[in-house]
Amino acid sequence: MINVIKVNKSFKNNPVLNNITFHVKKGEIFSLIGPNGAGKTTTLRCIYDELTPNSGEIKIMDQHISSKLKEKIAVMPEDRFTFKKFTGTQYLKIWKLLYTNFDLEVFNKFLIHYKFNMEQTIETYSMGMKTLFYLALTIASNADLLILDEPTQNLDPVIRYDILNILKNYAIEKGKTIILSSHEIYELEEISDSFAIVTEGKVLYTDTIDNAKETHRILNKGEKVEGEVISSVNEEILVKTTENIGRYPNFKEISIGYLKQNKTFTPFESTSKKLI
Ligand SMILES: Nc1ncnc2c1ncn2[C@@H]1O[C@H](COP(=O)(O)OP(=O)(O)OP(=O)(O)O)[C@@H](O)[C@H]1O
Repeated sequence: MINVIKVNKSFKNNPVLNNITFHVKKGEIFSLIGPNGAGKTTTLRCIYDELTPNSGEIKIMDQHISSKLKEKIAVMPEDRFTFKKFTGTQYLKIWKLLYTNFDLEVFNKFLIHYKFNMEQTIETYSMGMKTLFYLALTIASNADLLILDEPTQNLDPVIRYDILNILKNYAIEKGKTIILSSHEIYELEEISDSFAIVTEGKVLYTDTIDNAKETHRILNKGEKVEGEVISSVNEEILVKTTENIGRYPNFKEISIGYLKQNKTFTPFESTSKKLI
């Protein structure tokens, strides 16, 4: 569904994406995970053609992006709404025009359940309501591909749980594809099929969640290691191996293991290096 191949992107002379490569299959939920400033939003913006990569190739449904293709893609950008003075009703009107298969019945269910005030301007919605309203539009769009930048940001835990289930059903029942970025590694295991861990503009590791769990083990410090050591967190070591050692990790342990890679932030330790 999406092929991102060796994509590079710089802002002025500052390289932000460095040979980003991953593949998203049709009907799966694919998560981009990574620390602040890793390049997740920039990657998504390149995919939905808001930014042009300096080099590399992006294909969606085996095609380069075009106006025709964009009708099959619904995007929830990081900064949510462009026209802040528009009301909910005005946004709905635009989305119905943009997406010929817009499902008004689905949108109305969101409207009733979350009690959006459709006459209020978007800028006056609470942070969580903005995210929810945007999600209602994207899910009702019936688009073949949803691109969602931090879709659960600012949502309370109960609504977050509902939304994750709705997204899961959107992919499973309708056979649609979702790519999202998130910091919520605790909940990603529930809904994602595949993932890419991005740090400093590079893909550290991409895989299906099932295969990642199958090919890693957690060992206690001192145990004999057979395989590639990814990192050690507290008293445990994450190892890439299929040997019958240690125990299987959960997805949270894998992603934290890759993200930490022995880098710990210790602001109160004295250092001889003076930066400013
Ligand atoms: N328009 C721009 N001009 C200059 N630098 C930019 C621009 N957009 C993004 N960057 C830089 O690119 C890097 C990656 O930013 P990006 O928003 O993609 O990260 P992210 O992984 O989505 O982070 P977060 O999780 O904090 O949202 C950051 O260093 C950011 O400052």
